[in-house]
Amino acid sequence: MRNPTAAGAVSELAELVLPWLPPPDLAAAASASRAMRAAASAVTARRAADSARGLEAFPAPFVNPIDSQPYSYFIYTPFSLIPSAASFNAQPWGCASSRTPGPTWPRPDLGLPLCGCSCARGQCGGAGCACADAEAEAADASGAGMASLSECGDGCACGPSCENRRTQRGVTVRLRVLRQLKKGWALHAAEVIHRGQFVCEYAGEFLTTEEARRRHRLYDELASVGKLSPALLVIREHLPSGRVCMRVNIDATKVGNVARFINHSCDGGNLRPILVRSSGSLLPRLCLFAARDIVDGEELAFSYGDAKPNPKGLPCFCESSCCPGVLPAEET
Ligand SMILES: C[S@@+](CC[C@H](N)C(=O)[O-])C[C@H]1O[C@@H](n2cnc3c(N)ncnc32)[C@H](O)[C@@H]1O
Repeated sequence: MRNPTAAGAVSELAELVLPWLPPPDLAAAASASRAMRAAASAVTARRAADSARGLEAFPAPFVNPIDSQPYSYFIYTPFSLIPSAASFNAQPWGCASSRTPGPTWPRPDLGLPLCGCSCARGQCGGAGCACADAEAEAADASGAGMASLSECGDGCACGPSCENRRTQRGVTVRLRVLRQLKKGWALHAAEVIHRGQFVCEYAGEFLTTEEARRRHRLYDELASVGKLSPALLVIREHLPSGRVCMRVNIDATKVGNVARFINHSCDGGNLRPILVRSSGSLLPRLCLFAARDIVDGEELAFSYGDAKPNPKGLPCFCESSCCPGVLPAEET
């Protein structure tokens, strides 16, 4: 007869350990015993039920009508961060408790002296608010480069409920991650999203250009043999003269949020990328807004950038009429 105490100890241990394991190690643990197999499949089911692992307002489940891969493994961060903490290498995912502990690393304010607004309650973002940025709108209207927006931030007297922090509350629309035959995983709306609505930040690791180039070379090699779907974006801010004044590299390949599942579309897709600066933070965040009304079930997409299509690059399956057939690729 089985010892109920020993069985209880195994399942307690499994609950503590298995959520920390990446898929190959989870599969290896599952082969140890029947109890471990049951515990591992429960972890797998919970992972598939929420790519955002309880860190956003709604679960964003994986749905795979194509093959047997239940989910895509990565470390979740609701906001972009600087890769300095060793804790990046692991995060529990699929625990029986409803919420995975959130990231403990700080926002990337780089220790700058904090500056921001001191508006009366409810006045932020309007005329007179130090965080409102008329020039950003002008740059957008002139069509020179990517649009930008200013928000209140850590340097402001207002609190987190301030109206001028619409991109700082995480993902508040319902989404799902659907497996496709040609593009791999893809992010889809799971409700109607209205034009202008904030959808999500493209969260990941902020990289130096040197590190981004190093990873690009590595990722290109792995992607060319189908071993990786890299999610490293390079964003260039331009002066009105057209010259680049700032380059931001965000890598969501290993550490990211639901935006890492958004595929590229050569016609710009249905999302509009906007660089958002918050008072007190040095680095802008890349935020995605609905470029038009989006219907429930529609795939979300945006253009990965104006990098020239590389004839030796990966094939593009966006199916837009202007698609040259290859994905834009960075020159490393
Ligand atoms: C940000 S990830 C998007 C999610 C990705 N499909 C996945 O399965 O994880 C970017 C990668 O997705 C693939 N991808 C994105 N847009 C694509 C497109 N239009 N056609 C083909 N592959 C695409 C490429 O492998 C690209 O490096």
